Amino acid sequence: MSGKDSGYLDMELLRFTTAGSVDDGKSTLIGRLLYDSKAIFEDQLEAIERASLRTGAENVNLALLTDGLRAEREQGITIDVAYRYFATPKRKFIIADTPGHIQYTRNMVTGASTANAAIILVDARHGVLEQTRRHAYIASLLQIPHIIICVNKMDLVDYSEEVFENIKNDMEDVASKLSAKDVRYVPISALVGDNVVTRSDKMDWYQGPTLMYLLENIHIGSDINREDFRYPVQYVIRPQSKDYPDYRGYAGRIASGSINVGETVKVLPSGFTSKVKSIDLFSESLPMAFAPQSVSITLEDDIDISRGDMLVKENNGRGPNIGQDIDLMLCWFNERNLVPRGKYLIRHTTTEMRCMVTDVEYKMNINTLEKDYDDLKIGMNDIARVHLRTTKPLFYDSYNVNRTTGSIILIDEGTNETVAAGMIV
Ligand SMILES: Nc1nc2c(ncn2[C@@H]2O[C@H](COP(=O)(O)OP(=O)(O)OP(=O)(O)O)[C@@H](O)[C@H]2O)c(=O)[nH]1
Repeated sequence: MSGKDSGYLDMELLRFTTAGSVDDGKSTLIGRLLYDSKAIFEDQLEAIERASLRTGAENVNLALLTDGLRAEREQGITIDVAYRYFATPKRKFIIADTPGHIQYTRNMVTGASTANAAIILVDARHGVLEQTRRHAYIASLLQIPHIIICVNKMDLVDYSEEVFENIKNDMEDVASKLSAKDVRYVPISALVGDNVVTRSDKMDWYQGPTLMYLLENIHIGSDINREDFRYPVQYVIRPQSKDYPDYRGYAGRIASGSINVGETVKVLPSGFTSKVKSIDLFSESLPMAFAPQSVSITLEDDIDISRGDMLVKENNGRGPNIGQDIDLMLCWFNERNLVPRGKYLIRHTTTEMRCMVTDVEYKMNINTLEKDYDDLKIGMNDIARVHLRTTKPLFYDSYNVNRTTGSIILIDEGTNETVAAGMIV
């Protein structure tokens, strides 16, 4: 879209996720961001003000806003991550809002895998908890570029600089052991509104930016790998329709890189090569396409290609790894422990196959952030380095060069539950 009307659509988009323990104030914070940036609708606002008055609250209860929206979405179905959209004149935002109950690892992994920033809330009265460390660790594992530690409920600790500094020191200790690049600290009160959107006049000792200023101004680097073309085939469009008797296309979403008409591609696993005849998007033909577009590609030669195959560029520097033995960091989020040498279903891009967890190398001790080689029992919320063997070759990259082709999930075939997410090392 172009022209004057496209201003909103062209605005930069920041995706962020919020994490914290139960009652750290996530709902209140999101409500405060929406309320103070005037991003909520008038009718919702009046309803909240009325409801808050009824309960005799002094401040508008902003958690009612988020919780209300959450409840709406949760009717009938269990949704773990609710996505919320809002905009300021500077940027558009998508918040992946994940409830802080016990399955927090799973929620955070689901909500955060595409995030540019993670807000981790710490209750000023409680300081850094095991869960805070785990959230920070997961954020760094997922390579979320920016981490913002909000020390919340500063109003309950007399806006004390010392409390804030102590928490900041504890967290800096944690951050130094992680590969987190950009970690910021903001003392806030979500309830009162200090340093969320407007600057607090009760914390003169804090000279840094407000949370909203950070969200509006941090640099959004693209997560998408623009170099290596990876096209996992999702569907084969067969030449059978009356209108397009000759059309044989391969539909899918470009996971990374770009492709031009006329370029030579190689099909994995067969290894056959051909030239791109056309790239189609609905009824339009494109000269080129790039990640994360969903398109349909036709080739000049008739090659046997099926779902789960991958098109890559013939001369594109690094090709994907092809193999059945995979090393990964696994976040486990099921009540039932990982079964050593157990068989699971692995899902990777558009393929699914069986695999066996052949080895657990170590488990992360979240309190010390050290590797534990002795206790290798992997249960709910554990993070471990494991080794898998798949029944067929996988075409993969490491997570740090390609988030899409570098991540997998494991499914328990018996219960059909997603039991873990993994980042390929
Ligand atoms: N005094 C004070 N109370 C706060 C602040 N932020 C949140 N609260 C209160 O803390 C309680 C929990 O806040 P919520 O926003 O519901 O917490 P949450 O993290 O969203 O909880 P879950 O969504 O259930 O995980 C509520 O009673 C809030 O009013 C704050 O900055 N100061």
